[in-house]
Amino acid sequence: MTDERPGRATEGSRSADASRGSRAADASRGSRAADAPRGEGGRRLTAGERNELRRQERRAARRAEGTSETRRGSSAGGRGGAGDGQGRGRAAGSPSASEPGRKPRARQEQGRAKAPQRADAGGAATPRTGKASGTTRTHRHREAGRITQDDVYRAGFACFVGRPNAGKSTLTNAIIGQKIAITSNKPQTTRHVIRGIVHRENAQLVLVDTPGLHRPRTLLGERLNDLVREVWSETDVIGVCFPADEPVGRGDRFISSELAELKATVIAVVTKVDLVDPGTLARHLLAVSELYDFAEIVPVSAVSGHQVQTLVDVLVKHLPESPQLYPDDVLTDEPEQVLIAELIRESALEGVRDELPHSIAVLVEEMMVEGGLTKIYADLYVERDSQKSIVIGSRGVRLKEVGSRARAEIEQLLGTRVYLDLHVRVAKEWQRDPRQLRKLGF
Ligand SMILES: Nc1nc2c(ncn2[C@@H]2O[C@H](COP(=O)(O)OP(=O)(O)OP(=O)(O)O)[C@@H](O)[C@H]2O)c(=O)[nH]1
Repeated sequence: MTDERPGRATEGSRSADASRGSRAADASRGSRAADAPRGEGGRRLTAGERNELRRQERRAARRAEGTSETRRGSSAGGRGGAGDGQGRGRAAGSPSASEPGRKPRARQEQGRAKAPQRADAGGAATPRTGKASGTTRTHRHREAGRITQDDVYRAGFACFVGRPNAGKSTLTNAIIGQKIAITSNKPQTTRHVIRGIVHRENAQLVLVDTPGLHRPRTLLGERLNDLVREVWSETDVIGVCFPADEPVGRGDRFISSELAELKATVIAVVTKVDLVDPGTLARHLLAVSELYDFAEIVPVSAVSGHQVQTLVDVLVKHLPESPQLYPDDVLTDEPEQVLIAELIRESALEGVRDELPHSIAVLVEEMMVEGGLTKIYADLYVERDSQKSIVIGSRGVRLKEVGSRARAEIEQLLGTRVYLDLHVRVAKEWQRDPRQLRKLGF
């Protein structure tokens, strides 16, 4: 199934054997900031003030309950957690992405996700979390390498920050156990804030992958940096990533200097340790420790898996006590169409150089399910005609390769056969044009 028109490559599915990947939750998107409680005069509360508010909420909830244990019981579909009779609906109460009957799917706004709120004061569960607030579970809590008896359930947000190419997205995927963030060896691959959820018996860790902080050259760059700083101010734990195979540099010092104002717990994550020998790693750890008063420093390798679970333990340890934030089966709240557009972009980034990676953007225009086949119509944007020719390649060969690779990944994600129709369009200087940026979801 190919379309020979220039600028268009259609990838018809030939294999129906892709293993069924977990479907992404299709919760409506928006920033957590939008939901955060406000202080006097509508001022957004600092992380410290929010933590204090949460503590007060929890105390109030416990008082309202009388005893924390009275509400413990098995909720429908839960893991023996506290039931509140409100069901364990999807985050933000939106329909499941895997629900049948979502066809045809109109283009979705590729904006930011609304994260679930924590419980309201007084113990009432918000519909978004679907969990009772103030409920406490007794379970074994792994802490600092030892198993302790603990009676708290921890849930909260952690984010990885760091300069471009530090390995943040690869680490996010390794922790979540599924590809939710695309990766490449090109700096500034990540353009969205992507949330992945780790479920543990005693905790729920919402990992937020952010774009790399960099010196902006375009309006897009400025917006991405703003996004990073917004996430920093809203998370409970910040993991600053330092690639072990590169010396600590000006960018790292700059990022570390910005952390002083934040109330979140800040830890250092030394990434890609598989690439260096023990001596280099030791020197690197020392250099990192001199940058900032990090709560902990964790060396990891997302590729070999070295210390990845230890890192999760450390992140969880610093989360606040809180009810569960997302239902058990949700791995990400990224809308399916955004994940698909990202997989296409990742495929298009392969083999391109110089400025071209930055100029590529992808928008899924339409998706429809026909029997066991998902039809996807997507536009791949570049900034100049010359870039269009490069992306399409001689006789459309390159674009077909982009489509084939992306289709295989999308089939993995959706668990259905996929028909992918890719169209290359020119949006002149879109990285500098507010209108085009809005259209492309930034
Ligand atoms: N050997 C090795 N390579 C890694 C590891 N983690 C990431 N990489 C590679 O480093 C490159 C950058 O990784 P990303 O995860 O895309 O980096 P990022 O920090 O998300 O980059 P931006 O999107 O630019 O912010 C990719 O080529 C990865 O394959 C690791 O633990 N070991």
